[in-house]
Amino acid sequence: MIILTTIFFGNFSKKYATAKNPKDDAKFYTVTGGDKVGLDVKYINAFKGRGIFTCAPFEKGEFLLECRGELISKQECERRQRIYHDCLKVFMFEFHFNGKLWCVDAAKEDGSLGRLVNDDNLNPNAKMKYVTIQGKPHLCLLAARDISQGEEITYNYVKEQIVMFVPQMSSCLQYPTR
Ligand SMILES: C[S@@+](CC[C@H](N)C(=O)[O-])C[C@H]1O[C@@H](n2cnc3c(N)ncnc32)[C@H](O)[C@@H]1O
Repeated sequence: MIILTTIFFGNFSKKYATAKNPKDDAKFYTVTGGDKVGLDVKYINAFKGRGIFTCAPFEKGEFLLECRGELISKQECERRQRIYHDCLKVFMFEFHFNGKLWCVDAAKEDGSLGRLVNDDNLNPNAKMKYVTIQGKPHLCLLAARDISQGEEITYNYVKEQIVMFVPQMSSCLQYPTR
């Protein structure tokens, strides 16, 4: 089993690790569950909390990140929203896909970067694409333009129709983690 897994991911990594094709990159990072080299988390301030910054340039159209978490139904999302602390609800990404409301619950601090990307409604440099892998939607961020080293990655939460509870981050400085 271990050998089979190594062979599968070994070949998969070789095939996709250097791919710039966004669909291939999205497949690679959603299946393997990692984040791209060239992106890092930084604390910004008490108002915005943390954000994701580039430490390498990215080209327009390139796959950047997956907003990764547990894909749950509308009903399960509503149930969790009744029991979660407000500061965990900011990591519940509700979206429409194939005529249904879904939710990616990214409340768990799993070290992934996509859950920490902030909103910019004026000049975002990333856009959301739903990528279907094995029949399930994944929330992937692509570069909306060329992005320089040191820029914060942002997307427009409203335009991308991601519904999210938004408290002031300053009230979440000591927030509980799942
Ligand atoms: C998915 S989280 C993003 C990561 C968050 N900054 C953190 O440190 O955990 C979404 C929350 O971040 C904050 N946020 C995102 N974009 C913001 C912005 N442009 N200005 C202020 N706060 C923002 C809001 O509190 C929002 O509910």
